[in-house]
Amino acid sequence: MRLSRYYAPTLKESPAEAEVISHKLLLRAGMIRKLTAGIYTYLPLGLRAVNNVARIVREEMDRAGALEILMPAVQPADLWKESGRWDFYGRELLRFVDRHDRESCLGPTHEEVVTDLVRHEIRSYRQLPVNLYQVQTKFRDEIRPRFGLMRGREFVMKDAYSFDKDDAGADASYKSMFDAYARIFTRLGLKFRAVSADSGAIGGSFSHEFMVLAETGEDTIVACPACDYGANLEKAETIAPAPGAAAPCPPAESVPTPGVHTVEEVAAYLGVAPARIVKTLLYMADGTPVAALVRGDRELNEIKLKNLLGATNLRLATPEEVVTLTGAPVGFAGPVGLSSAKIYADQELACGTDWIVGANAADAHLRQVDLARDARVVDFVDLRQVAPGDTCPKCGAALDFTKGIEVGHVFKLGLKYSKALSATFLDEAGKEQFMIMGCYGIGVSRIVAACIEQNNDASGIVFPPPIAPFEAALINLSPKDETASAKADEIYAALTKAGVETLLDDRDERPGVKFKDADLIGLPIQLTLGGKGLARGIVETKDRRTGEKGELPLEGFLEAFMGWREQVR
Ligand SMILES: O=C(C[C@@H]1CCCCN1)Cn1cnc2cc(Cl)c(F)cc2c1=O
Ligand SMILES: [Mg+2]
Repeated sequence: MRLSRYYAPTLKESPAEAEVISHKLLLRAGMIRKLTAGIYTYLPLGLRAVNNVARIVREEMDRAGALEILMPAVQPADLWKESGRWDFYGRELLRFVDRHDRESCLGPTHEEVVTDLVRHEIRSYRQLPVNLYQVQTKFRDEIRPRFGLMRGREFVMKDAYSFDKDDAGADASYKSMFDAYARIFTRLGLKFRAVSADSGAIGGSFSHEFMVLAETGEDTIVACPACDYGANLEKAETIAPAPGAAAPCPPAESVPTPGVHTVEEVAAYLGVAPARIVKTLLYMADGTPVAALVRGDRELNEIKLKNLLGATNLRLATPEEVVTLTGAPVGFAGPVGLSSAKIYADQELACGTDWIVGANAADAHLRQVDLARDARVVDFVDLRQVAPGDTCPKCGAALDFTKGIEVGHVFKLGLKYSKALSATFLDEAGKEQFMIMGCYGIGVSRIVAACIEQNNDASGIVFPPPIAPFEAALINLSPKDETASAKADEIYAALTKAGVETLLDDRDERPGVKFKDADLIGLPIQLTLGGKGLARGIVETKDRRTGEKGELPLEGFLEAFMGWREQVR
């Protein structure tokens, strides 16, 4: 491709709205342009990168035996009403009525559509398992789209759905997809980690997220440096402390804490460590008051509480609700004598006594509290967020915390959609059974952004070769010189013929502009043909990742190049 006839409008500065590096560089390298909030046009360079990702995804999905289909973007509300999700999702689901006043939505995902397809087509166990996938544009009306392709409202997803006749089959499908994802992210040249994840509202029994490791990732993941354990912080489980010898504890007694609310303030006022204080957090779970207790120096993991309660909506109680529930202002809530809410405590509080808790009275706390003795705790369970210093539940090593960008998510869905939509088949005994489903997503467009988050430097993007829009930039420094241009065309033709996708910078621009653009766009290989080099019969080379420079002879160029290229790929 000749840059003089291409469309890659590079920018010197990144627009103010771009906050993360991938958003800045996608705009500056002329790869995307915003149409409206969270919605982008992929320019030629950007689309080539997206298509490179999609090609590798398709190859591995096909290799895993999945079959590619293409489902519609427009979906009838009826299917979402059958699955019960029409009323579950809020304004993130973009709804509209068509000319016949039929309620519809723009597909954010396709569980209903694919299950509807299969329930009409598959009737026998002999037709199972089947795994159908698509690469398609999704729409989710994010309230605050940001970070360019990382969190857009319209994005390209590969979504796959597996249907099995029994649980063993469903587990095999899950593993097949899990392994295919590991191959995909490896082939894409990304540093990634699969972590155990919360399945969220989609339901199902378990799931894993594939995270590209990058400091700007929105997710926090907990990873063990010594074994393969990894979990999204939302899901990471803690280990119950060994039950210490429960020292007998005198009866609880009230202690004045005038106007002292927070854990830090109470700890300082009473001259104790925050870890001696119990935090009592009041929530409304689908309208039912619940009190969650965690040690003062810990954070409650709301996902764990929500999953424990099986709640759909979980929110902190308002200050007014706290006063109603505890009879005290915010900051003095405690479990002793609290009858207006069910009480769950983190397992760390099961052992040990002599805790300090809010007294459910203004300006007072209780000390010498033995929770099992003094409070009606429904259960002591794993409720807290994993914290630095916690050890690996599998091998005991100290856990690392890193940030990740979710680029894939695989779910063992189970029967949720096949039951809701009566997707059944006749088993070997002729008995009607529900198909067991799995669903598997990859953020194809998000991967381009995540790749840039993980591969950039001060000069711009440093593309991993598998995703790079082109493999080589061929820079002709003397486009007005007949000889140089003829030589450049010759090299370009030879590279193209050898299958090396090359972007020839034949623009009538100063060398500095050409080098800056080449570094910004970040193709893995830079080849420069200039006056001096030409005279010496060489082409200058640069490995964009290492910055290492070299020379290749013009005589026998292609052979020399193919040898050198191997070290860059
Ligand atoms: O999409 C999934 C699960 C998997 C992910 C892999 C591919 C198949 N689906 C979860 N999810 C996320 N956001 C959503 C947003 C809206 Cl507005 C919605 F209506 C539904 C969903 C929704 O279901
Ligand atoms: Mg996910």
